[in-house]
Amino acid sequence: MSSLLEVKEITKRYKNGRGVQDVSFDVAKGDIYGFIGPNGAGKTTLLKIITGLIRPDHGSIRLFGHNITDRFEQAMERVGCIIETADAYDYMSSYDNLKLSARFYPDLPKNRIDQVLEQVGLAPYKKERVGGYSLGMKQRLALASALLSNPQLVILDEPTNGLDIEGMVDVRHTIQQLAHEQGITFLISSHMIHDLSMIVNRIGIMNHGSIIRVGNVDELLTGGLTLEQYVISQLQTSKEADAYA
Ligand SMILES: Nc1ncnc2c1ncn2[C@@H]1O[C@H](COP(=O)(O)OP(=O)(O)OP(=O)(O)O)[C@@H](O)[C@H]1O
Repeated sequence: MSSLLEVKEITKRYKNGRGVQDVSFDVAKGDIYGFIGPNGAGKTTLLKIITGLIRPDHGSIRLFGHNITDRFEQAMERVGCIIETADAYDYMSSYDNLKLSARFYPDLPKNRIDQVLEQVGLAPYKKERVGGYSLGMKQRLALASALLSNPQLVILDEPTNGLDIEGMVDVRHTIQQLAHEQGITFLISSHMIHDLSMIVNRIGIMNHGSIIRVGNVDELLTGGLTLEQYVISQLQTSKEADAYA
């Protein structure tokens, strides 16, 4: 399987000494890759580096074979992401919110907004004001915005954070459908292991700025462990489980 994303030896140290150290992993076409770790492990920092929002001190990122340092536009061409995006405008409909986002992509086909609304299950509500949406629906609207440019890889930072159970199921279901029916590859960060464990096929576990384990879920889970039990055992083994929330 070919890698859509290659993260190689990434290090970024903030002035306060925190950050990420020597992180390497890759995401293959067709993966729903779970990037798991407690609060403060370095997940957001790494996703920002992958999408060019922060420059690393060391290491390289390749997306679709293009190094983001010297071929940023080509590298990001087929990537959609939700990382600390601004909220949608509550007083507007989801359709009109997406029309605003679509201004960044002048070549989109006319029916693209309707297509993405259909893909995330918001088509029946497209004329309703976003202010009346549940948090899960708002998250699916953010996902619709990330899908506008027809990406092959979608990167999501904590997509179910703050959602109630119904909202989580909703977002999870949408991600699974997009992966299986549209062939979209996902890289999803979360500290909610149980939630992620339902959908991922590969994981990278981060703690205190470092990757402590990567692999296929099927191969990692031996001896009847659930993914949640496995991750917790790995965090304990790395003797840094204290910070886990
Ligand atoms: N701009 C910054 N300046 C200094 N330190 C930072 C900055 N951003 C993050 N950090 C620190 O770097 C470490 C990694 O943070 P990061 O936000 O990447 O973790 P995370 O795994 O995404 O956690 P969370 O789930 O809480 O968002 C933390 O110790 C955090 O306090």
